Amino acid sequence: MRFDIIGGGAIGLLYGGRLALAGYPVTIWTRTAEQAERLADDGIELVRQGVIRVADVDAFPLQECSRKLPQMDDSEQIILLAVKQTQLTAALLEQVGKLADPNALVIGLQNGIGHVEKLVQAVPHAYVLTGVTTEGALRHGPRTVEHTGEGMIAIGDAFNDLRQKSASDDGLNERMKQSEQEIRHKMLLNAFSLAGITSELSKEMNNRIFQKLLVNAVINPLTALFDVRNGELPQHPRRASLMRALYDETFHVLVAAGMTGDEDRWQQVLQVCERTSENVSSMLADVRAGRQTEIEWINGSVCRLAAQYGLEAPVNASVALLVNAMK
Ligand SMILES: NC(=O)C1=CN([C@@H]2O[C@H](COP(=O)(O)OP(=O)(O)OC[C@H]3O[C@@H](n4cnc5c(N)ncnc54)[C@H](OP(=O)(O)O)[C@@H]3O)[C@@H](O)[C@H]2O)C=CC1
Ligand SMILES: CC(C)(CO)C(=O)C(=O)O
Repeated sequence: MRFDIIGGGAIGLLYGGRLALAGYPVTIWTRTAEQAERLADDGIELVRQGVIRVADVDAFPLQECSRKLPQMDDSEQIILLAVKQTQLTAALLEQVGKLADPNALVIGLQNGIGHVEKLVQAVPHAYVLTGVTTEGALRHGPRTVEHTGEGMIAIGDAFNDLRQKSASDDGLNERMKQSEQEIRHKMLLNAFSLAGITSELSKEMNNRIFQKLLVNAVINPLTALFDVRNGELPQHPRRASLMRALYDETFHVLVAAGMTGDEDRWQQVLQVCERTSENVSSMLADVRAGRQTEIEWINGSVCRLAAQYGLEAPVNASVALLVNAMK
């Protein structure tokens, strides 16, 4: 099993570094040639509670993916797509299509909603899964990533309905035998386990995506607006009230859209703040770096779902306007 990781950002370096330390061949596909050179020369520097480990990886700029395919062998290719929703352009998706071997497993790790449909269209020859990760990661430089919050990854197939509707689907996903898929999934979980990454297979990925969307819809815009780390957000009483208002509205919309489960989701949002207390949320990291945020795919998606189900979402609409106005 070998891993091609697209995007040498916080999540890409975190997973790439941990898998490489476990002995798996890892290639990081970057946006810039400079970062690829740095990673290939010096490896990924993984920081966790002050302990530094260095992982050797291959690295190339993604534009060179058709020229520099890693040597073909018969090991399973796993592609982890670790770029932001904002970076999932037609050009990038075309490169993912070129990089993917027939039958590769391609896993989208994006927060929010929107990447699923694009990936299914872009790599019809591969088998697309979705991953929902609750790890906290912060990139400090071209090769350094800090693991700021222990989490897990749920992996599964969120695309059954889409694949059935997709005219371009050549039937590969349908043809793959159930048992074949199960073996590959188990191998993948085993690789994660050897790398110390907690993972599970889920048969209800749409629900997982909604549950993660709820967490991100509350934490990401408010940490970005108030410029605070995740752990600081609920400590301020008026900001905690705002969290609750955003939570209540989002919860209502997502339940209407099909989110299920009896867990106390408000407590889960608070637990994520606590568990990733030192994390700069990915949206705050974008705002600080002057980059476009994923607000349209997070709170924007909640607004679109609300409209679809005949509901109002004024709090989501307001935070989306405010975060958009920060750039
Ligand atoms: N950070 C976190 O703690 C968490 C993040 N997530 C989600 O994971 C996803 C990734 O987030 P995160 O790692 O934080 O984001 P980052 O911004 O840290 O990383 C994205 C990376 O993608 C690279 N990239 C952009 N365009 C291309 C391209 N055309 N080709 C190759 N690489 C490209 C960027 O390169 P460059 O830097 O050169 O622009 C950057 O290194 C997001 O959807 C996020 O919401 C989920 C859970 C937690
Ligand atoms: C879970 C959380 C909020 C961790 O920071 C995250 O997913 C993000 O930053 O995007």
